Amino acid sequence: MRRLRVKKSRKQQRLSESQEIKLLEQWIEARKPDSGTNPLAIPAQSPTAPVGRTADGGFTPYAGCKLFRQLPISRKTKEGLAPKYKEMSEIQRASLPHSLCGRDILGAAKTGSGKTLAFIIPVVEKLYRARWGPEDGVGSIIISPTKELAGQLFEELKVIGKNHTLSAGLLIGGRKDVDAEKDRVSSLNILICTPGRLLQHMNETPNFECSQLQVLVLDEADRMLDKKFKGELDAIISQLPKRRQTLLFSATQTKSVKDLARLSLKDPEYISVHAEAVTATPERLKQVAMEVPLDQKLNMLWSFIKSHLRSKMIVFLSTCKQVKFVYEAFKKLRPGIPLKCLHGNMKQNARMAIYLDFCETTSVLFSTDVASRGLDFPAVDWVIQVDCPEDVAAYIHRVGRTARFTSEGNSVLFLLPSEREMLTKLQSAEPKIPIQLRKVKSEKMEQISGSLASVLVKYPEMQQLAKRAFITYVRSINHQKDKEVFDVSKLPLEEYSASLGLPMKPNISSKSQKMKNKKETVVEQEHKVEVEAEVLYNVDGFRVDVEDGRMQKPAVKMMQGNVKSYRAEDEEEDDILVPTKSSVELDKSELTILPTRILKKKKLKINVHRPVGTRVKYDDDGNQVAPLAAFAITEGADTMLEPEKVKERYEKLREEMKQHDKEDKVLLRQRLRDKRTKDKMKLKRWREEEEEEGDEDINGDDSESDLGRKGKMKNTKINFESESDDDRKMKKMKGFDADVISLAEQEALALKLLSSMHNS
Ligand SMILES: Nc1ncnc2c1ncn2[C@@H]1O[C@H](COP(=O)(O)OP(=O)(O)OP(=O)(O)O)[C@@H](O)[C@H]1O
Repeated sequence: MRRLRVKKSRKQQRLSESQEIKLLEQWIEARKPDSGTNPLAIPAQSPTAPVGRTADGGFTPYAGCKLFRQLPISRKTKEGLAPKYKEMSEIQRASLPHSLCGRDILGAAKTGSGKTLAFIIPVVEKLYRARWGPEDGVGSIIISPTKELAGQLFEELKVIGKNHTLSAGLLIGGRKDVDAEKDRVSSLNILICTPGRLLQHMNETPNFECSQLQVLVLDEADRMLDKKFKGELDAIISQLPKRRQTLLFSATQTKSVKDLARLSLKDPEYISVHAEAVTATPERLKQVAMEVPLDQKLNMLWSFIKSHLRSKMIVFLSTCKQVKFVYEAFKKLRPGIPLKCLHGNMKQNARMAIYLDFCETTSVLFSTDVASRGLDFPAVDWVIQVDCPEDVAAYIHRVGRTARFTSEGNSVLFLLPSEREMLTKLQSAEPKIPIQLRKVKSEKMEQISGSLASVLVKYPEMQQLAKRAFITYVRSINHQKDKEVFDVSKLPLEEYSASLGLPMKPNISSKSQKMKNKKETVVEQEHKVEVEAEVLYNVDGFRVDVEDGRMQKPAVKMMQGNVKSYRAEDEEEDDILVPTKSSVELDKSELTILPTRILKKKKLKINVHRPVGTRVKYDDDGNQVAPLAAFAITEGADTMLEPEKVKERYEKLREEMKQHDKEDKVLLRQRLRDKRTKDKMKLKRWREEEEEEGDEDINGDDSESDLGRKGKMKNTKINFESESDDDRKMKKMKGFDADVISLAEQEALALKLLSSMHNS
């Protein structure tokens, strides 16, 4: 009886969902705003006005409404929003009416103004209305520039989508469980990811495909579209279907048509809710700039922290090494407030732990720009920019970590006398940035260089850190694009070095020289492998014994030309993975710098007529040839291996393998697509049958179609995958997740257990 009741209620739930979806679709279609209109310009309806279908069979308007509950969104999403969110922010009011009816959006609004919900709601709703399920695969991809931001978006999605039967996954670099991820990634519906990890799955996970993608979101879109991510993003976009909805959001939006063309937007809605605003930064943010000489920066920072011990602060520095040094040095000087640090060179777990910890505690967080965008730390009182941001946009994002949504906040920017031009740029930005120059009260500044010098003497490892901090800072200034603001020649290097507590100024070798040296070493090492490979293995993978020319066991490991290695693009964001040259891809020109000892090893005497396994080779005329003859040259009485030919041969083989690999992938994806389409058709038929039955009583017939059990209706309780969910996943795999097992299944399990107890 109980089982029947459960089945009946499930069936009714499904029916009411289909009715809701039909209603939502009609509502959205009937009252969609005209393209190009601004919903904010439409007078808001009364909060007590009826919502949805009207008495005359029409629908209430949703463009112009102020409350989430007045939108044509599902009951499940409304329930997810309700505890925390009732009234929409401006960007949400302006964009949701357009995005809910499927339009592409290019949205800009100040930092902390609620852009996240403006894209999460349409993503969830679109998939819900399309009845997206495990058999449909990836329906939406949300890309963020940093791991922390991706993690934060994932948490928000969990809140909003908690009642939905969609699955979602967080794919970010630095997590070790990439193989486990590969098994699951294709069945997830919503992916929140950093570009590197997504690309890694696109390239390496055999059954990963996004051909059904419905919505693509780029958070911090201007950042995602800039040069730094260009390679990754273009590679990702090339693997996505063109027919999709694309949502782009940022506080500082790109206006480059070229950038947008890369995304194939279709008549996008340009929504810039604060374009007319007087200021580009939040209204409740108080901003000051101070002229601080380089050698006084740490004194100033220390004094500031000491006089704000009850405030939560984020301190921005320009390099990882600086963050590390200042954090470690200040920790040893004990300012009287907890200190934390965050930068791209930290391990992923540590980064996440710091991020979460800083959300909870009043402390000082020293950070690189890895924390400058999107992160929603609650109640930050001060943002201190010790090093000048690279441009106006970077400034806006950094200060945006405080004064979020309706809260207040303060920011201070330290500028070197040579960086005064940045102040002019900020003050003349459009819309304005209300920043005032304030004089430094030097009499109140505590001098800490002496204390730092003692720290460096006491802890020798600190000396190394200080040196690295010095060098990376000078290099970062040298690398800045805006030469009107940044001028390395104007830096007082002696004084700066002394201010870090260093006994003398470190030597800065030019990075290009250093890179050159490094490259030479790498080339040298890789070439060694390459040469050895040439020496030791023939093209069929048989080892050639150098001494007597005998062939040994197959060995294919050395020449994995098509295996890509990845390296972090820079020290900042190690999500950004770019392929490095494998040993076999090195230019010939690079080899010229190698010592002759190695070059000498390249030509080796061989006996081309020795038997090699059972494989017989023929030339173009059909004559049998000796196995290695194709690669041999004769010099006098000696026959030698021709390295160029060997290389060419491997090149060809590698290309062939790549081609086969490509074809295999296409085939596999096609098979998967066919299977999904078949499953979907079955599911659709089954649903239609069920809907035709309407609300008839279930008169004793408790049989449910196989598909109903196996397919979508198999309790697809929202199933978010994240690191912190490991335990839950384990339980789920073992079949013990109370959330996931239906009542009927629990009953069946209990009966099974009981009967097994009786039998024993
Ligand atoms: N409608 C709303 N009602 C109440 N709080 C909201 C609403 N929308 C967003 N918030 C809150 O405002 C804060 C900032 O939101 P969010 O992180 O989405 O801002 P953002 O515009 O994406 O900022 P950034 O440009 O820095 O990425 C969050 O704490 C969020 O929970």
